[in-house]
Amino acid sequence: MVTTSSPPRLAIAVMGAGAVGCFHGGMLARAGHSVTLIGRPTHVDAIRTHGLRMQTQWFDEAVALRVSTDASAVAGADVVLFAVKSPDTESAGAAMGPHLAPDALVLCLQNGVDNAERLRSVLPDHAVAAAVVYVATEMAGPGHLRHHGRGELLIEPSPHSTQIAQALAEAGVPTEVSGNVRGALWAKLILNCAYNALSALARLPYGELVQRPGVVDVMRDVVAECKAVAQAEGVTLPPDVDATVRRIPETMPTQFSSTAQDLMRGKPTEIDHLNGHVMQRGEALGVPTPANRVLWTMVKLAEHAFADSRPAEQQPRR
Ligand SMILES: NC(=O)C1=CN([C@@H]2O[C@H](COP(=O)(O)OP(=O)(O)OC[C@H]3O[C@@H](n4cnc5c(N)ncnc54)[C@H](OP(=O)(O)O)[C@@H]3O)[C@@H](O)[C@H]2O)C=CC1
Ligand SMILES: CC(C)(CO)C(=O)C(=O)O
Repeated sequence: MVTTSSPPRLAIAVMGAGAVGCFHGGMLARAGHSVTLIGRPTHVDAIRTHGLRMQTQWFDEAVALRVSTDASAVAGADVVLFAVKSPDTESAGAAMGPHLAPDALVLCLQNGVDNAERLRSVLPDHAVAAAVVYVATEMAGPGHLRHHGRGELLIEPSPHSTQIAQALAEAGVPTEVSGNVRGALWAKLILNCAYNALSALARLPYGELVQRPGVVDVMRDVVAECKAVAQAEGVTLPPDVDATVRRIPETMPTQFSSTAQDLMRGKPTEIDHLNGHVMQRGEALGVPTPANRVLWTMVKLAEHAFADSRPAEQQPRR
């Protein structure tokens, strides 16, 4: 069944029709907003023909929305949900820049702590707000979104943040505007630094990973380094970071990290923006980060090993 939308209220474009962009864009489309997904031809063709299949924890239906493979489709949007992987931030931002309405808000739905800043450097005349994304989603196939849980957002204040937060909340995505998105992004980064590389290198889900000898000790060292760098950066971390890190294997025992998923698909990972970012900021601030450095190096080696074992035409960008 293809769901028909009620009259549009906000014009939304989604730059990066992948797991996160399709989830949040799809939820807004179901609520009657005018949503255009911008993505790769495989997803765009499937969604144009069958609608976006949203297989969520709450419903399974096909949602009708506009699609394009061209960044110029951001034209006329009140809000752009920016949901490409971290290595694509500058290129995707630069591609849509000339077409953005002057007062459009670009909301960065990405992991890592510096995407909004890097996006601002290519969109100096536009409002860009960072968001912390708490969701577990994947693209199960062309135009097919599978949602494993959650979906809430924490977004930075901006002239349009309250309006988009209200629209998202009404669409079923609990959203708060927060004065400490930076601290929350760092808390998520610490989680990613502790789990992503180890899950990827061991090819293990979190429940099994933490049972293996030495893993919890390495995670403790990684987290301590990240906290020291955050402190030297002047970041106010939420008080419950250690408890949040400890809870992951209980709440997501069967989950493989996104870094593991990228490696298994032969795609470049976001590791430069996770352990790599902590390592770089540590160097700049005089904080040693040996455990993060080892994990970053191992994942970079694994990226190359995967790429080198594939035929030239299938090799990922790096
Ligand atoms: N998935 C999840 O559950 C969560 C993800 N996140 C974060 O959200 C961000 C997005 O992740 P996710 O949705 O999983 O990633 P995906 O890879 O599923 O989605 C990004 C999509 O954007 C496409 N894309 C990249 N550049 C362009 C472009 N210029 N024009 C059109 N399409 C483009 C990519 O294509 P291609 O692959 O061909 O480059 C890909 O299909 C990341 O920072 C991630 O860490 C945060 C919380 C949870
Ligand atoms: C929270 C976590 C670690 C869940 O898998 C994640 O964000 C990721 O895999 O990138």
